[in-house]
Amino acid sequence: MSKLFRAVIMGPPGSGKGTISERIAQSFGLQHLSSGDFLRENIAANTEAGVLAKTYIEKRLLVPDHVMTRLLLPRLEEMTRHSWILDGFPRTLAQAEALSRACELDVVISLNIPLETLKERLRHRWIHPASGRVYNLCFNPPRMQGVDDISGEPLIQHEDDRPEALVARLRHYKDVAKPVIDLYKAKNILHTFSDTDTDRIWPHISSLLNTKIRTDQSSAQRASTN
Ligand SMILES: Nc1ccn([C@H]2C[C@H](O)[C@@H](COP(=O)(O)OP(=O)(O)OP(=O)(O)O)O2)c(=O)n1
Ligand SMILES: Nc1nc2c(ncn2[C@@H]2O[C@H](COP(=O)(O)OP(=O)(O)O)[C@@H](O)[C@H]2O)c(=O)[nH]1
Repeated sequence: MSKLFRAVIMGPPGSGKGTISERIAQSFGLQHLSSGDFLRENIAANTEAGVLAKTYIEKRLLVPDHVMTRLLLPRLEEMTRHSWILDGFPRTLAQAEALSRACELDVVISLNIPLETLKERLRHRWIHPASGRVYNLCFNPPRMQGVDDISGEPLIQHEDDRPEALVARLRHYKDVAKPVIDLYKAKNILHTFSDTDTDRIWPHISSLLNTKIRTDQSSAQRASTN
C-alpha cells in the first residue's frame, strides 16, 4: 500500500483554504477535512463538544484549544486508511503541538494573500450555512443568485466578512499563526504561496503535491519490494 499523505493548509480568512483544499481533494484524492465543517456537524448533532463550541462561535470568539483538539484528534485517528488535507486546524501553537503528537505531517501550505484582495473576496463571499458550501459572486457564482446550487436553500453572508471586521480578524490571525508557521518552518515542511489569484497559485501547489506524493509513493514501493 502506498504511504498515506498528511497535509495542512493555513491562511487568513478569505485566503482560499477551502477553495484550494477542494481542488486538492479532487485532483489528488485526499480527504478534505475542514475544522469549520466538523464544528458545524457537531453543533447540528448537539454533541458535548458541539454545544460548548457553539457558545464561543456565537460570541465570535475562537473555540478554545482543548475543545478543538477534543473534537478533531479522534476524527483524525479514525482516518488511518486515508490521505488527508486539514483546513482550519491548527490555528494556534497549542493545537499544532497536539497535532504533532498525534501524527506526522508531510506538507504545510501557507497562503499569503494581500489585504485588499481578502477584503474584496470576503465582500463577495456567500455561504450555504447548513453545508458550508462557499460561493463568490465573481469567482464561482451560484447558478441562481442568492440560492445554493444543490439544496436550493438561501445563501447568507457572514457579519465577520464585512471589510471593517476583517482588519481585526487578520491582525488576530497573524498573531496566533506566527508561532505555528515558525514551528513548521523549523520542521522544514512549510511551503508559502503569495499571489492575488487562486488560479495562479494552483499550478505551483499542484506541482509541489505531484512531486511529494509521487516521491513518497515510489519510496514506499521500494521499501515494500526490498
Ligand atoms: N481551529 C478553529 C477552527 C474554527 N474555529 C471557529 C472560527 C469560526 O467562527 C468557526 C467556523 O470555522 P470556519 O473555518 O468555517 O470559519 P470561516 O470559514 O469563517 O474561516 P475563515 O475565517 O478562515 O474564513 O469556527 C475556531 O475557533 N478554531
Ligand atoms: N475573486 C476571487 N475569489 C476567490 C479566489 N479564490 C477564492 N475566492 C473566493 O474567495 C472567498 C474566500 O475563499 P475561501 O476558499 O472560502 O477561503 P478561506 O476562508 O481561506 O477558506 C470565497 O468566496 C471564494 O469563492 C480568487 O482567486 N479570486
